[in-house]
Amino acid sequence: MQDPNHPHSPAESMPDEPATTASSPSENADESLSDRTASNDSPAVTKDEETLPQPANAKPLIEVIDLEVTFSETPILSGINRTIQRGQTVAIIGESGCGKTVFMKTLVALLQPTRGQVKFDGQDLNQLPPKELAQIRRRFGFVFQHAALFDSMNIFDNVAFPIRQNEANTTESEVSDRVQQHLHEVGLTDDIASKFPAEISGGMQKRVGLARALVLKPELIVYDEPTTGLDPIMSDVINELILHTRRLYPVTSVVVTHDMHTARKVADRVMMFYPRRMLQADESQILFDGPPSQLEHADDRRVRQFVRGEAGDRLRELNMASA
Ligand SMILES: Nc1ncnc2c1ncn2[C@@H]1O[C@H](COP(=O)(O)OP(=O)(O)OP(=O)(O)O)[C@@H](O)[C@H]1O
Repeated sequence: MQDPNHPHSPAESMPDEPATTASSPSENADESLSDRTASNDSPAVTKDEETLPQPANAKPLIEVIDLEVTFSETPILSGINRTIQRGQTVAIIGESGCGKTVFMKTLVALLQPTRGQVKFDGQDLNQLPPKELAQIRRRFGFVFQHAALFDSMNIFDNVAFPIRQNEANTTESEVSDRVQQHLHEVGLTDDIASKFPAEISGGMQKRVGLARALVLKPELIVYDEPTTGLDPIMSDVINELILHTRRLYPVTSVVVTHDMHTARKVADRVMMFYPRRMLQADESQILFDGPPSQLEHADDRRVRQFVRGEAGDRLRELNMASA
C-alpha cells in the first residue's frame, strides 16, 4: 500500500545507489587478501571507555517515525518507530532479506520511504529540496561493503575526492595534509598513497574507504557489512577501527552486519530486524533493541536462535525438523 503523498515506489523515488561524492561502484571485488600487520596499528579501544555522555533531554540525531517501505505491494518495513542518539553506535542485525539495508538507506535518504518520516537533526529528509538534501548528505559518511573506491584513481586521490568535490577553497597543501592524517588514522602509511585500489588488499581497501568516509568529518557514518569477505583477524582490525573512529570523533554510527562478533564488539545498541512477511500484523518488526550483552538473554526465542546461529524454525519450514 502506498502513501498518496509518495506516489512512487521507493525504488523509483530515489537513486538506489549513493549519490554522494564518496561513492562509486568498484570493479575491485577481491576481498580475499588480508593485511595482518595492520593489527598493530590500531589501538584497542573498549566501548565503555568511549560511551559519550548524553544530557537527559538530548535531542536524538535521528528520528524514525512510522516508517514503511513497500516494493511492488510487498511491505519490507512497516511500523518502525525509533530514535538514535548522538554518539551511539547501533548495529543492525537480522537474517538475509529482512530489510537491514533498506532501513539503512532510508536513514540516509538514499531511499524514500513509502510512508513515514526520517528526521536527521530535526529535519525531515524526504521533505527537503534537493539542494538542502545534498548539503545534509555531506554530514554523512558511507563505508560500503566492497569499499567502492574509484579504480582509476590512486589512493591519495580517492581520499582527496570528497574534499575536492565539496570544499573548492581548500588548497592542495591542506588536501594533502588531511589525506595523510586520515590515512594515518586508519593505520596506513604514506607509501600507499600512490598505489591504485587493485594493488592493495581487500582489508586495506576497506580502511581506505573508511579514511575517505571520515575526511569531511561526518556526524553520521553508515557501515554496510564492514567485515564481510575479510578473515577473522582483518575483521577485528576493522572492528577496532570503528571503535577507534568513535574515540577520535563524536560520530554516530550505524553498522549493518551479519557478523555477531562485530555487533557485540562495536555496538552499544543492537537492533534485530525480522522479515515482515513472517510476522503477525501486530508484531513489532524489531524483535530486539538493546545492549549486545542482553542478546543471549532475549525473551524472544527467534533472537536467541539468530545470535546462536541456529536454523531453528527454518528447519520446520523446510520440513527438515528431524534433520
Ligand atoms: N530497490 C529494490 N527494489 C525492489 N526490492 C528491493 C529493493 N531493495 C531491496 N529490495 C527487497 O527488500 C528486501 C530486503 O532487502 P535488504 O537488502 O534490505 O535485505 P537485508 O536484510 O539487507 O539482506 P542481506 O543481509 O542479504 O543483505 C529483499 O527482499 C529485497 O529483495
